[in-house]
Amino acid sequence: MQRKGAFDHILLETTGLADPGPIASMFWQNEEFSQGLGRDIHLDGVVCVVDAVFGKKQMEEDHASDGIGESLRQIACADVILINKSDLVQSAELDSLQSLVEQINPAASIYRTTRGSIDLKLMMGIDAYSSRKALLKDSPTSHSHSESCDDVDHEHNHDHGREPHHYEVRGISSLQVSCPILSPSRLQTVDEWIRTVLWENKLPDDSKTTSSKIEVLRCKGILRISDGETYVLQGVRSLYELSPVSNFQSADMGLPDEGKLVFIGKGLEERVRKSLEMLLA
Ligand SMILES: Nc1nc2c(ncn2[C@@H]2O[C@H](COP(=O)(O)OP(=O)(O)OP(=O)(O)O)[C@@H](O)[C@H]2O)c(=O)[nH]1
Repeated sequence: MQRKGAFDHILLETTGLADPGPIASMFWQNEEFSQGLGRDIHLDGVVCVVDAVFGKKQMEEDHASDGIGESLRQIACADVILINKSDLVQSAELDSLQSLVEQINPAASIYRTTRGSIDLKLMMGIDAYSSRKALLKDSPTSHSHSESCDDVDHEHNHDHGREPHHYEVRGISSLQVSCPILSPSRLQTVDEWIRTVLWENKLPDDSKTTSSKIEVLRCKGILRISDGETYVLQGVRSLYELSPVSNFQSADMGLPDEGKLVFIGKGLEERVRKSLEMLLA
């Protein structure tokens, strides 16, 4: 890094059993790091390769002591997911695997590949942790299709127009909520809600004895404020950032005018969605 221009990108390949969360948070928002190497490099995104042949079995058999296996953590934390070896399985099987992956992580871009072949611009230089790129897919019911690796440019989403859903796959669920335009003071309340959920693993109004623990692995979101500002939420585990984006033009980026929040993790039950919806109402 001391030699200017020495690297274009740094790609870290973790072991198959790694939980990417702690690694991502170290790169993203760590005080020591940001005063050292972090001045020159930033986290671009987390890519997860799912084996089309064995991926589903791996997810089904993945039992960790705390209930979330590493394969699920990897999918939950990813910004881009490649379903590889797609030449080796029938398309119905691929559809079912992709739908499982989408249920765990509705916010990631999913591509089907053969021998990992993909246009690199779809997985590098994606700036997934920058404020502008907290772009969320339209709905958890969207499907991304790419028939072959050569066809990734033809990826398209079908929004079936359903209301936000709550899914749960082996302890991990995702929660996606639309947000109306918020007043600046409501933004503060939302910030407090997020802080309590991420740092104290509970809802602000939870009583300690009755409620199950909430563990957020990844969160993203866009919030529109009545003074015209747009705020972006980015979070990995207990680290999060809610920051304003300047000159954010939703029309230019093909985004809807309303805001959206996505949380992926454990214990995100119906009561969590209700609590968030009440806060935003
Ligand atoms: N048909 C087909 N074979 C593939 C594809 N990708 C990898 N392979 C082959 O599958 C075999 C195992 O490779 P991988 O599954 O990538 O191995 P791995 O266990 O992930 O390797 P590590 O990175 O060392 O953990 C090798 O012979 C590859 O050439 C693919 O998309 N299609």
